[in-house]
Formats: sequence, structure tokens, C-alpha cells
Amino acid sequence: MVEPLLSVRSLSAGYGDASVLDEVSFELEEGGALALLGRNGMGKSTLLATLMGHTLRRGGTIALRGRPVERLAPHLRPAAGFGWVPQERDIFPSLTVEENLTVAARRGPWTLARVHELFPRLRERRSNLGSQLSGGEQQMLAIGRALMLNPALVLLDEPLEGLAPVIVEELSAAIRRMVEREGLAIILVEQHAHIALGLTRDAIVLERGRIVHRAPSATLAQDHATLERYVGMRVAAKAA
Ligand SMILES: Nc1ncnc2c1ncn2[C@@H]1O[C@H](COP(=O)(O)OP(=O)(O)OP(=O)(O)O)[C@@H](O)[C@H]1O
Repeated sequence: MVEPLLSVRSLSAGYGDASVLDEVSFELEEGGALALLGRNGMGKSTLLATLMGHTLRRGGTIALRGRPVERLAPHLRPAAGFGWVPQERDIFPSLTVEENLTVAARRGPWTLARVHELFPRLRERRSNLGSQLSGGEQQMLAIGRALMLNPALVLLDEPLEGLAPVIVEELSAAIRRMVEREGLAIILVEQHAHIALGLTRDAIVLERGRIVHRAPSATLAQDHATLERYVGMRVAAKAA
């Protein structure tokens, strides 16, 4: 049997007394691309934050390439292979674009040149400060910085949120290239289900911290009843 890239078993977690994730189990193969869908507040960001060690884990296991990581301190998880692009982007405003990219870089196939190739705007803006970037450029920088860690898996938390349609297209094309051409594994949280399903191979749907549906992305994209039920009418209408 081929070992999965990521194996999550019966993962339960929350914040303080509040329990959010309830017995979540799933696997992701090497080079896999997984969409994580569900309405607001259903636990999608919490699942990514839990993989990064930023919540209170109540039970369950997380293994990356067979290595148990659920007890690793959050600051050690990037070195273990997790690249995280949080919803807030968290770029350093007083560092230049190039400094943001290189400050925590790790050796591997993703270099400054390759990140510039994926996002030519970051090359053009390399001497600008993080604070001088548009929202779309900040998002490109956040993804580029995660790639410079040379991760085994990239966790993308609503990377297209609040961006203009032309930037959404540019970023979607870059994510598609990361997955299809570079073979990078991703977990993509996205409110725009039709876009997320177009960029991934498999999907899971969270409802109040539990997985309530799993399917190949192409199948779920056609399953309007399930999308309406768990993701919302607006998205299902767009997917139709
Ligand atoms: N730092 C926190 N402290 C306490 N509760 C939190 C915290 N972050 C999230 N929650 C709660 O956890 C639950 C799940 O939130 P989460 O952000 O994971 O949902 P989500 O599916 O990612 O939704 P969204 O699209 O709104 O980000 C919500 O009830 C939320 O209020």
C-alpha cells in the first residue's frame, strides 16, 4: 500500500472550552489537491489551524509521510513540511517583497527565481515594502513565501477572498499550475465552491466541525443538491 502524504484520524479540536472539530478523518495522497468546503463558521479554518498546531487538540492523530506530527510545536511544523497561507496573509509590512520571500526560506526546488516565474508581479515589486502592496499582490506574496519553505503540502485559507475578478483569475491560474505542473499537494479552503472544485481533485464538506460529505471534485461540482444543502444556494446557482 502506498503511504498517503497526509493522514488525519479522528481529529477533534477547538479553542479553550469550545469544541469545533469533531472526529475528522481523511487522507491526501502525494500531489493531491483537496477542496475543503462548508458554510461560514463550520470549522474549515480551524482544521487548517489545527494541522499547524494553533488550536487545542482534544484527540486524534495527524501524520505527514508517516511521521506523527500532532504533538509538534507550531513553530516546528513548517520544517516538518506544512506550508500555511492563513486568511490574514500575515506578511511583514516593513520588509520588502524580496525580504518577505527569503526571510524564512528553506532549501529545495522552490527558489526565488521559480516563485518569480509563478508570480512575475513579485519580481516587479521586489523592492517594495509589504505594506505597499495591493490585496492581490499580498496574497501572491503570502503564497510565494509558503512555497519558499519548500513544503510537502500547502494549506490555502480563502486565497481568493475579497479580490477583483481579474486577480482571482491570475491567482487561480497560479494555483492550477502549482498543482498540475509542479505536482504540489494542496488543501484549499474557499467560499467560491465552483472555483475550488475546478482547482482540486477531491472535496470534503464540513458541517459543524464534522465531515458530512466527500466526493471527487468533478462529481460534487455537478451535485447541485449537495452544494445547496451544505454550501449555500448562491454557490450552487453559480455552479449550474
Ligand atoms: N480564535 C478563536 N477562538 C474561539 N473560537 C473561534 C476562534 N476561531 C474560530 N472560532 C470559532 O470556531 C468555529 C469555526 O470557525 P472557523 O473559522 O474554523 O470556520 P470556517 O468554516 O473557516 O468559517 P469562515 O469561512 O467564516 O472562516 C466558529 O464557531 C468560530 O466562531
